[in-house]
Amino acid sequence: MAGPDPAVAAVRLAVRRALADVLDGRTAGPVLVACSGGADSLALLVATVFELRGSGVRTVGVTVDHGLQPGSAEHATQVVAQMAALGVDETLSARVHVEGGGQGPEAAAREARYAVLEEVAQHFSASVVLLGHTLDDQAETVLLGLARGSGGRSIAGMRTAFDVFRRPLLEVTRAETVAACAAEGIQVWDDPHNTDPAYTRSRVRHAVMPVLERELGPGVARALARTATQLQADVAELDRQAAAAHARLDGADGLAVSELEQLSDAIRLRVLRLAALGAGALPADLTHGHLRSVDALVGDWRGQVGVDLPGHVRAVRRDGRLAFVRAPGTV
Ligand SMILES: Nc1ncnc2c1ncn2[C@@H]1O[C@H](COP(=O)(O)OP(=O)(O)OP(=O)(O)O)[C@@H](O)[C@H]1O
Repeated sequence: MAGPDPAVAAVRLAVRRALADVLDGRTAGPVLVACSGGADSLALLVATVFELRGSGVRTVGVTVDHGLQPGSAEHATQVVAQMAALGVDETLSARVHVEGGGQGPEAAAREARYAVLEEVAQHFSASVVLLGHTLDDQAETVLLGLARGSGGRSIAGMRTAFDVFRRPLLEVTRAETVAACAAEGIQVWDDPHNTDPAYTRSRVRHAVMPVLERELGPGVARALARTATQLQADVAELDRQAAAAHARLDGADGLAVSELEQLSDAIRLRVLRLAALGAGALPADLTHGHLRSVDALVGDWRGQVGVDLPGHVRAVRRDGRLAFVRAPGTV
């Protein structure tokens, strides 16, 4: 008897690896699959149902309705019906209210989505929430990070696992998820955002990556994703060292400049970032440039009073210490 289609087999293997602890009975609680109705998350869902069959672990399919487009509620209803037809034990549609705030609608929708997925995970006492990001999503993330001039954390791309979330398909291509769905006769939804040139990610996907693949060879996406994997271990280690240094140096009246001077550049800049965030600086707006200016208070101090940071935080040097305080006039 012929085995499963190669794409189906690739997706199942990735899911099996990601759920090794669940399949071994080392974690309790159902597995949640976040499903948008696109090929990536449907391939993920159907492979999860397959792998957990007979294990006694329940699967819950969750779709999030961001309420941003007309017809989004009908779409969510269709995804729920499709998830049920594909054999998940329980389905749920979670409607979120997306507030614009200072960020764009994409970022606001993402924030609302992750928050509601966490709530749903708690409600079901789920052991994990699976997300369907693919190798191509990872490659695009690395490229976008490079193009922004970001640091290691950004170029290290998306993590395989964080908090309750896991991304089993980071080594599976988008084409494989599409092929897996086709092989299983699953109808997929094409998110119109994904082809809308108004979005940078869409332009990277449809205009930039094809040129790179043509001019540099067909392995570019895989190579970019590999860059992320390699950097992730390095970034995690630097972050670990910086957290330890920050915990050691952080005193009631700030950080001692003499001790900061002993740290390597890589660790010191991370410690400064942690201290700034601890005082309320906004992570999304805190740039490398800000940190360099704060660092000048340590290594290139010419009596400058302080450095203002996004989030109404000010870094100030006084009496041989660097303190992060609320900027005057803010509460
Ligand atoms: N509306 C949704 N409902 C449930 N899950 C979703 C929804 N949208 C996205 N997801 C989950 O996120 C994964 C990635 O989707 P997509 O690439 O469209 O999101 P993104 O906005 O680019 O990613 P992210 O914002 O998470 O970095 C999907 O495979 C799915 O698991």
